[in-house]
Amino acid sequence: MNKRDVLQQLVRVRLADGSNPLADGRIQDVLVEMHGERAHVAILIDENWDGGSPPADAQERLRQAVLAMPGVASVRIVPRPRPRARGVTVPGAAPAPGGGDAPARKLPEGLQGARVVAVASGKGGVGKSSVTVNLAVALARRGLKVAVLDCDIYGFSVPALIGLERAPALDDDRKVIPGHGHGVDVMSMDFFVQNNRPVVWRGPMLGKALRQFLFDTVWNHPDVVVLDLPPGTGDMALDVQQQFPPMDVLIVTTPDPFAARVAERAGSMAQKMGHRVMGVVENMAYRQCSGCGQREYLLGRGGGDAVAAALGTEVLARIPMEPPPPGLRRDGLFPPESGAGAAFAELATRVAERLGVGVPQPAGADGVR
Ligand SMILES: Nc1ncnc2c1ncn2[C@@H]1O[C@H](COP(=O)(O)OP(=O)(O)OP(=O)(O)O)[C@@H](O)[C@H]1O
Repeated sequence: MNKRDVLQQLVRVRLADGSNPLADGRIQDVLVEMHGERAHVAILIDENWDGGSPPADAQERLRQAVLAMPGVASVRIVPRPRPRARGVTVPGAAPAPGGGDAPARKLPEGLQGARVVAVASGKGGVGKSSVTVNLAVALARRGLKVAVLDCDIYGFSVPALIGLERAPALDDDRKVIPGHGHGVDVMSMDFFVQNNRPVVWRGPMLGKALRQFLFDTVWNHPDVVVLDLPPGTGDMALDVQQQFPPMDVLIVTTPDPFAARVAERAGSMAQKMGHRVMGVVENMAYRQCSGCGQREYLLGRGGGDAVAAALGTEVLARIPMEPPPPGLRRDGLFPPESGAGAAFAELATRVAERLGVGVPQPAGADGVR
């Protein structure tokens, strides 16, 4: 019993109006967890089903169809927001500037079905790349298949921050096999730039380079792709965001009011591009005294809340300011047992919940929820 079996069953379901919700995209995904011979299935459906919540009889038809399969012990129906990373244009999303370049907004086959979360900031130095890599590794520690795409074209730093254990390579078709570190696949413009020479692409050239970067890579069907976006609201950030289908965006800020103001602008630009701001990460939110345990707010307070309020979203994590771990460690990963590491684990939980990824919990004794 696997996902394909369930999809084959669902494709036969007809609703009261004769439609098939798999064919028209109202079923977003199916998760199957095996416990011995017993399968626990979650069907992820569009919470905005024909402009309203999914009707009870439609949910019941889906549930019964899958429960009728041999070996299925439970079926959960999980409504969730419309997918943002399917290579399709989401109705109601703002068209891409410059005429809505729909094909450019598709994702390659190896990323189809992945949830995309992009990490953005209003300015450099607030910890955007650190949030990207620590979030990606924390998601991988939850058992998810994760890829990081370092799209900070001028300021790529992801490979160094994650500490690659396997360098990128070329396969027989001259496609790039991503680098790998701490359970995460990594693609970065860093791999294509020799001797740290500056990258000078803009506009169409950048678009072409990014598409090659996306499409000439051997992606391994990750559950989640974390994008490190260029900072700010300039052409570079715009050009890069334009290449992706509507996706979820995390805005990173420090508590400092200036950082918060520019972070707010970055968030509203993402919204104008048709992306959805999932939440705010306040980095360097405080420093905890190792002696007395008191929190010191070295960069002030309130930046994260101000950005979240302005963008109509919430603060998903407050990451403490922590010195690099002692010893020879050279990457930018916070150990899981550190305060920042724990905050990233919590952020990963919240992000996974909001993306609707993760292993479904087995249902109660009656097998149906
Ligand atoms: N919570 C934190 N505590 C202590 N140091 C941090 C924290 N977050 C990030 N840093 C450090 O701050 C510096 C800037 O971080 P990072 O490179 O992630 O920022 P960025 O916003 O991606 O900047 P840029 O866009 O310029 O690359 C790095 O040296 C990083 O190790």
